[in-house]
Amino acid sequence: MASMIFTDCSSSTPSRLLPFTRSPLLRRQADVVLVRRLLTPLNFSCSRRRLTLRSSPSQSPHVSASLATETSATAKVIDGKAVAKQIRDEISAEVMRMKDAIGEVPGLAVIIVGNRKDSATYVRNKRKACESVGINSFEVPLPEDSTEEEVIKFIKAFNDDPSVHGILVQLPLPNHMNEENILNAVNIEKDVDGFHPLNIGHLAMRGREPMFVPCTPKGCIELLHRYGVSIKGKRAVVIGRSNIVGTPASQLLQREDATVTVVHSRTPNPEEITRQADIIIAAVGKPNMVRGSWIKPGAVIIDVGINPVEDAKSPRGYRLVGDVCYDEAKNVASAITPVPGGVGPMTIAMLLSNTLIAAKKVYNFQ
Ligand SMILES: Nc1nc2c(c(=O)[nH]1)N[C@@H](CN(C=O)c1ccc(C(=O)N[C@@H](CCC(=O)O)C(=O)O)cc1)CN2
Repeated sequence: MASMIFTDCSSSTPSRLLPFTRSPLLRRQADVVLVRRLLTPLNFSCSRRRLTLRSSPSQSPHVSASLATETSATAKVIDGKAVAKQIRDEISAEVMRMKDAIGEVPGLAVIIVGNRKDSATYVRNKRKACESVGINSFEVPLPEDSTEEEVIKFIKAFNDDPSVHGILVQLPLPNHMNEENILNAVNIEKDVDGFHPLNIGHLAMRGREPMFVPCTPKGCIELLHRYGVSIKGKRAVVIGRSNIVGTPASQLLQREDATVTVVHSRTPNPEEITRQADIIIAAVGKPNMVRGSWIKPGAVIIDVGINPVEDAKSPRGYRLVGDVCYDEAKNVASAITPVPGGVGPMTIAMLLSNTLIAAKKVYNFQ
């Protein structure tokens, strides 16, 4: 993939967007998280033109600590890393309860094809996350030149394996493979990524419930819930219409009774539309695309973009930036997810959540 030049919003210095981006993801239950909420919701109130978040007295120590540093001029940081940790703790307790009660634990199978460094990191992190909560994990690394049939053969074996409750194929797949054929092969009851067309179709329909919802959009909604952001009746703008983030995120927001507009590459005046939003979910894969001037004062921003850009000062030679220009947005929004440490960690937490849900269904374990 060729590198692209873009302008860094904070410095107007030209920077280089590195090839390993998460944008492939961006071209992709109501069962929202599993267990009880540990973070006490925050209260919303309007002061002047600014929508602010207030803590309630019984908040967890973590949230209280972050609120203590909040000033009226700077947006509250929606700490996805901390929330993901809390969710892992909740899942861990549930897995232990399940093991004690019925002697079974959930199992997750991950198939990865090829040698992409970013995919290998995500799969490693998924394995570690499973280990940390007591979920069994199975991994099949396949060479880049594997055939579609070989991948499907492993999927079918996992479909038939009762110790595997969730199956996922790490995306993106090599270009020679037909993603649709592969995702269709996953048994919908084990489709913990929520990418099977039946799950996607049910999500899109009123009165139907998907068995699983894709992890990243589910994580976005979970962050809004855990930070007490009310969605009902709010204007939401989703920037990006990928199958795996933008489209399901817009459907989840609609299911929560938001009035949703999807902004995409052919939308005229995206700034003007975005400026009307109380809630913005940016999932476009373009570093710093959403500027401060696009944001209504007090809006809540969920930034899904994870874009590596060259940075000679960083030990890795690059740093990650979101789709939203954080330095500008934090002065306008009431709350915002950082990159890294915002939506990213929630993706894996929601995968664990979906895997637990899958196993509970199999064993009829409440
Ligand atoms: N089958 C799937 N493939 C892909 C998915 C997916 O949900 N299912 N999503 C992405 C990759 N992804 C999980 O697979 C993922 C991406 C990013 C993160 C994350 O925690 N990011 C960190 C930063 C990490 C870093 O420093 O490099 C953050 O944002 O804080 C987790 C999972 C594409 N493929």
